[in-house]
Amino acid sequence: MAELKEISSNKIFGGYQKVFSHQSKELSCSMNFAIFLPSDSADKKFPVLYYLSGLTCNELNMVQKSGFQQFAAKHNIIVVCPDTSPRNIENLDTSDFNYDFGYGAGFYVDSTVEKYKNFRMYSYISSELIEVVNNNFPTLVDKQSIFGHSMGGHGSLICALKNPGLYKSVSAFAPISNPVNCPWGNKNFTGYLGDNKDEWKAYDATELVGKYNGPPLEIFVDQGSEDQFLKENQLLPNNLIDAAKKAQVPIIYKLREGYDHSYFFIATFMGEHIEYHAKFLNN
Ligand SMILES: N[C@@H](CCC(=O)N[C@@H](CSC=O)C(=O)NCC(=O)O)C(=O)O
Repeated sequence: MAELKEISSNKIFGGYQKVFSHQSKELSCSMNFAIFLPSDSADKKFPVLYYLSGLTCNELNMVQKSGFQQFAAKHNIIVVCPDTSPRNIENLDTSDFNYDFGYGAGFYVDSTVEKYKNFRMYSYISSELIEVVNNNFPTLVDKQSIFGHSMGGHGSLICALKNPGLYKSVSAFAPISNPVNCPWGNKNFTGYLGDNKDEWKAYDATELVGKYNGPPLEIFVDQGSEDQFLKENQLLPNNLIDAAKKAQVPIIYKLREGYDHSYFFIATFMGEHIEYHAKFLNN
């Protein structure tokens, strides 16, 4: 098991907000993740909530902007915030990289394109990181859930839909709900997966929800009505809602009047999301 290196540790709301680095096998590079531990007690175990961030983010956006720690402390939940892509890959031509492709934009897929072979964020999140966290922290191994924002909302939805039973609950802030049909998804899926659009569907929540076959799973989506990316048709929540209804997968959709795509929106509803996950994790 790869060694963890502690980068920082700060006491907050009676718990500890820490950042660690480790050498990832999936991504073949050093990765940072942030982890909130509700207590430093050695004899208690806690459920784990994974949070996936959006384009341009690293492990710190959620930690510094959302105010999640007070709610995680209240409900005794460990929260893990990984980085959003591999970083600093040696000899990689990054001339195509932009804010919405490449570093900070792994899109939570396993690339099938040789050039981007390090970009295996799907396997990193849904397998390797869980093992690293369970092997190093006081977790209840069968009690984990996942949520995220925008690109990370897409990531959380596909991780839950592709791994029935692995997560107890899933929620998303302004997720990219149907990447196969939006500009961000087209750009990233072409880049990481190539031109065969049939292969893209394996990473699209709207496609996957119709195929979901597992323990009952409810999807909770939060969306601001003044979100610029909603207006630019990057998010397409109605496609997910329609597909979920058709597949009889329950979906809660909350359209929040006046909110945009930013962490001001996320911070406003963070308490509601953690309380939602706590219902599933603390029973
Ligand atoms: N103008 C922004 C565009 C990128 C952006 O809005 N990123 C969002 C996620 S969008 C979808 O995944 C974000 O979370 N940004 C980080 C933040 O702290 O707000 C830009 O170029 O940064």
